[in-house]
Amino acid sequence: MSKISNKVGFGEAIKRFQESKVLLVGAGGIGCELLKNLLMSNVKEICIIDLDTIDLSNLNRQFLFRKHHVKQAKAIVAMKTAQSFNPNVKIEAIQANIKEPRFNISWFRQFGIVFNALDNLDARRHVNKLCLLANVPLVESGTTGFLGQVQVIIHGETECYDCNPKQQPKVYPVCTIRSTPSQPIHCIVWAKSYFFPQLFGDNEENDEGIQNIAQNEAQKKEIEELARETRELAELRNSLVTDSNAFEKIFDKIYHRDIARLRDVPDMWAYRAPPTVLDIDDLGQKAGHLSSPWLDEQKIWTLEENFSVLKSSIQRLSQRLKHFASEGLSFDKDDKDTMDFVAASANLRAYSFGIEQHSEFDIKQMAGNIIPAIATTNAVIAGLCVTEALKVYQNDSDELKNVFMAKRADRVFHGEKVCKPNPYCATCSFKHMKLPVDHNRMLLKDLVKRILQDVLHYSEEVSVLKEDLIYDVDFEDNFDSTLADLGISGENNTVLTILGEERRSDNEETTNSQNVSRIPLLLEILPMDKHIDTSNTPYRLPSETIIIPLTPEPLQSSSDTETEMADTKGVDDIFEVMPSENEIIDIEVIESEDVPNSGSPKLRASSLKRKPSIDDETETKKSKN
Ligand SMILES: Nc1ncnc2c1ncn2[C@@H]1O[C@H](COP(=O)(O)OP(=O)(O)OP(=O)(O)O)[C@@H](O)[C@H]1O
Ligand SMILES: [Zn+2]
Repeated sequence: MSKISNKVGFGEAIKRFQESKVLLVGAGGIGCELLKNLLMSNVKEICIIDLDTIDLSNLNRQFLFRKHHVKQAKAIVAMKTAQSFNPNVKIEAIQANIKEPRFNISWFRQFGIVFNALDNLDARRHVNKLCLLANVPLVESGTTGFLGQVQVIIHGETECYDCNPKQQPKVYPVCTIRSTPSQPIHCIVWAKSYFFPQLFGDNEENDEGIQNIAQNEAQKKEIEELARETRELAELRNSLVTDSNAFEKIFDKIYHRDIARLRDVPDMWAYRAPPTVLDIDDLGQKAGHLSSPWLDEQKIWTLEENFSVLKSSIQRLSQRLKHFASEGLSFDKDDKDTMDFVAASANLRAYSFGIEQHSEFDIKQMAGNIIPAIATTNAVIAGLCVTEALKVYQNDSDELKNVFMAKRADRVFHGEKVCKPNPYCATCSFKHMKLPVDHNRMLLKDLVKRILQDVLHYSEEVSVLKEDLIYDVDFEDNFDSTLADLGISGENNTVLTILGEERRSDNEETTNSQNVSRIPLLLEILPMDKHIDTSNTPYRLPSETIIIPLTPEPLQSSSDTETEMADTKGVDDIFEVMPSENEIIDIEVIESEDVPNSGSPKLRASSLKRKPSIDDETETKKSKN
C-alpha cells in the first residue's frame, strides 16, 4: 500500500513524529539547526552522523560549537551540546562517512525518517538511493547564501534526488585554457588547475576543470604540443629546490617561449589579437624597487607588482616543497602562498592575452567559488525541514511541498507541489528484488544463468554491477567465483544492479532495441537461513513470479529539444561561444538567481518539463568568514 495514503490529523502526526527514530546526516550549518529543532520537537531518538571535525571557520554559524571544540568530531560535540536542550531525547552520535557499507539498507530501515544536511552531491545521492531502497522518507535540504530549498523524497510517490539531472561542475576545453583564453576565469582556471599542480602538485596529471577534447587534426596537434610543454614544465619542477635560477627559467618558459610558440601557430590569431610575450629582464628591473611582497589584496596590482608577487610566492612554495616533495602541495584559497601564486600568475597571463586583470580578493572568489553561508538561511531551512516532515507523518501527499527560499522582493518562500517520479530516472525507476543466498556456495555463474536468464528471462546481454561491472557477456572473468569471493558478504546486504534486455523469441521484432531494454533491477543479496532452508540450491527464489518491466517510451518535451540542441554543440562552438564572465560564475555556482542551494536538485520541473538542476559538489564552497 502507498506510504502516503490514509491521511491523519496534525495532532496524530506530531505524536507519530515524536515516537520515531530519526537519522540526521551532517552536523554542519543546517545539521546543527536541525538537531536543535528535532530535540525541541521531542522526537524519541536521533542518530546523527558526520565524518568531519570542527573547523574554526564553522563557528560563526554552527552554533553548537565553540572555539575549544575546534578539531573535535562534529557529530559528538553536536550531540553533547544539544543534549542539554532536551535530556529526554536519546541521541546517538557517529563520526563516520555515511557511505560506509555498515550503513546498509537494513540499517536505514530502523529509521522513521531521514534528514539530509549535507554539502556534496555524492553523499546526497548515496543517501537518496539507500532511502529509496529501504523505503524510508527522506527530507533533503540545502542552502547557498540567501537561497535554500527543501525536498521531500518518498519512493514511488515523489521525484527522487536523481530524477532531475544535476549540472556537473563547469569544465573548459583544454585549448581554451592552455592556448586561447579570452576571459579572466580562463586564466584563473589555468593558474589553479594547470600551472600550480604542474609546478607544486603531486606529479599526477591534475587538470581539474579542464576538458581534453579534440575533434579535428589541428586540435589534436595543438594538444600534443601542449603535452610537450607540460613535460618541459615537469623537468623545471625538479630543479625548483636545487637551482637558484629556477624562477627565471620558469618565467621564461611560461611567459616567453610558450607564448612565442603560440603566436606562431598559423590561423590561431586570425580573429583575435595575438598574445604579448613578457620580458623578464624588463620586468625584473621595474620590479626591483618593490621590497615587500605583501600587497593590498583588494587592489589590482600593476604588472611589475604581479611579477614580484609571483617571484616571491614561487620562492615560498619551493621552500615548502622541500618538505613535501613526495605528496606535493595543493591549492587552498585560504593559503596565502598558493593564493598569491594563482593571483599573480593568472594576472600576468591575462595581461599577456589582453584580458582584464583582477584583485587578489576577486580572484579568490572566482578560484574558490565562494558564496557566503548565512546562518539565518540555514535556520529557516532547518525549520522548514521539520514542517515538511510533519506532513509526511500526516500522510498528506496533497500538502507536501518542495519549498524554495529566495531573495525576492515579492515573497521569500515559494512552495511547489511535489512531482511524481521521473519514469526514466535510473535511480528510482527500478524494480527491487530480495534474494537470499548462501554466499559461499553461490557462484556468479549461478546468478547469471539460473536466476537472471532462466527465471527472469534476461537475454545474453545482461550486465551485473556491484560498484563496478562484475559481469557482462564480454567480461566473464568472475564467472566461477563465489559471491563471497566477490566481496558480497552476508552482513552487508549488497545491492547488485542488473541492467539488460528481455529475451525475445525469434519471430518477435528486435530491431528497435529500446523496446527490449528493461528498467534496472536492484537485487538485494541477503544471507540465507541455512537452518530453515532445506533446498539444495544455494539461493531461495521468491514464491511469486517476478516480472521486470520494459523501459517506457520516452516522453517528448520541449526541454528535451533544448537539451538536444545544447548537447550538439561542437568543439568549435565551445571555443567560440564562451559565455560572459558573469554567466560563467552563474553556471559554476548556481544556475540562476532563483535556483537556490548548494546541492539539492532544482525542484521546479514538472514531469514533462525537466531542466538540469544546479551544480552541487566540490565546486560550490561557502565562505569561511
Ligand atoms: N559522506 C558524508 N558522511 C557524513 N557526513 C558528511 C558527508 N559528506 C559531508 N558530510 C558533512 O555534512 C556537513 C555539511 O555541512 P555544511 O554544508 O555546513 O559544510 P561545512 O563543511 O560544515 O562548512 P563549509 O563547507 O561551509 O566550511 C559537514 O559537516 C560535512 O562533514
Ligand atoms: Zn528518481
